[in-house]
Amino acid sequence: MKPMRFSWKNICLPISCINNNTNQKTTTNPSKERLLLLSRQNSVPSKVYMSDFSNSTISLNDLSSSFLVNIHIFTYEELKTITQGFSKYNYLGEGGFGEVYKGFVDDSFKTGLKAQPVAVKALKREGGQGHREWLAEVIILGQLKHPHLVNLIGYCCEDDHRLLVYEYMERGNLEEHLFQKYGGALPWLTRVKILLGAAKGLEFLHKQEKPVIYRDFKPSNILLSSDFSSKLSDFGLATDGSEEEDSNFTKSVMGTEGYAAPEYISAGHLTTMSDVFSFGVVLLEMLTARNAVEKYRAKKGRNLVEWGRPMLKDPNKLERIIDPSLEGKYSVEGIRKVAVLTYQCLSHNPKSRPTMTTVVKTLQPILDLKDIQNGPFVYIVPVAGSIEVHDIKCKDDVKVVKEETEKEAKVCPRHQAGRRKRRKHKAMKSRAVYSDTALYKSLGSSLYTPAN
Ligand SMILES: Nc1ncnc2c1ncn2[C@@H]1O[C@H](COP(=O)(O)OP(=O)(O)OP(=O)(O)O)[C@@H](O)[C@H]1O
Repeated sequence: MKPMRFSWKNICLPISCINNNTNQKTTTNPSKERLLLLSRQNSVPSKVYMSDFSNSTISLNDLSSSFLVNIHIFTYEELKTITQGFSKYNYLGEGGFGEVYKGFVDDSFKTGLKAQPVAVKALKREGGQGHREWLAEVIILGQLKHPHLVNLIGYCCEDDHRLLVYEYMERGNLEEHLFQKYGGALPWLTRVKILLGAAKGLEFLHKQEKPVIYRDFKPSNILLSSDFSSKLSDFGLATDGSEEEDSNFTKSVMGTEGYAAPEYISAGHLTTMSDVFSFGVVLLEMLTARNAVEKYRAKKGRNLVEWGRPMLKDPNKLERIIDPSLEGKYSVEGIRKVAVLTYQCLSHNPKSRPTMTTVVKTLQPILDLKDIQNGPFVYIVPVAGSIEVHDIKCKDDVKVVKEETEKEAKVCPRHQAGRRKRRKHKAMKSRAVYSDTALYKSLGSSLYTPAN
């Protein structure tokens, strides 16, 4: 079934059309009435769900933002100033949503906004599905605050402009560190720390009164701070499930090839367990440093889950698939525990998968396992314009990475030149989002062999 397309205008009126005169609008559906009611209750922030906005002509601007927590509204001109006119020197990269630029705000910029670097994401002008993604980010990240979700600082909704302003994450995303190996291989404990943080973020989403399904869990959506703390970003496809009832929209299958759960691909069955499956895929990527889908490989090894899952059960085979760039510097017990967990997350049967709470409880103690081979190894810390080589003891790699990070931050807080170079190849990349169920169905039959 074709996904329903929204145009920007029928879901969010331009500011000039709104003028806060909500009384003049006629209400035709319960969601709209609920929104209008909320808009009149200025004082107490209320919870708002994605379904409140479906098929509604109500705009975010009607709501006087009372349900949003510490969210600043920016004008397009302000964002232009912050990013130095969306200068190419501030360009961080591009995803399916649009381009992302670094910017700076100082403390005189807006009342209540502290001086800080920010990341500004600008929605591509084509509209349609893009506006729904923008709205999902504002509604979800504007209400849910957690140490492992990227902080949404504000947004801009002016004429045709749709932008989002986030806290700036110094180390970019996990994909760059895991696959491009910029700065050397990520140490084992750093990988566990990153995935544990991301697991906590998902657990928090799943534990909401109406569980939020993230739907697009993958390394490029896990952002990293200077000390390798991880935060989930990119909530454009997230849903609280409440849209199911009123449109074809959620019946279309969306996500990224290689990460979506088999039952979602084949039957559109979307639950929190779909996120657990995607988490399993990323665990497998972390163990092997191989991409979920490697198109250049022979058909047999192309899909990581199909290739790697059977090996997770056998300790001898497991050893063969571990990322060689770890050079054996990991806890054998830790690897085995992660392998068992990964196997369970990738179960074909959603009911056999662990909850994210169990995942968190399993990963947490792995950080304390001390059976890591000692001895110095080379970790290359990226510094703008040059490469520095440091000897690090593997045992305490998380701590050491943090110390190195602090040192490094004094030299160059952002390695901006390096990041820009690194991201150039992504400039034209578009998000591998599939709204075409048929495509996923055909992939689905060949990608997954039924197992328990
Ligand atoms: N808050 C942020 N701080 C620093 N860099 C960021 C931030 N948000 C995004 N980026 C960077 O901007 C680039 C584009 O990110 P974006 O999230 O739009 O797409 P993506 O996740 O790479 O791709 P996709 O759209 O397929 O998920 C990435 O390199 C990402 O690391």
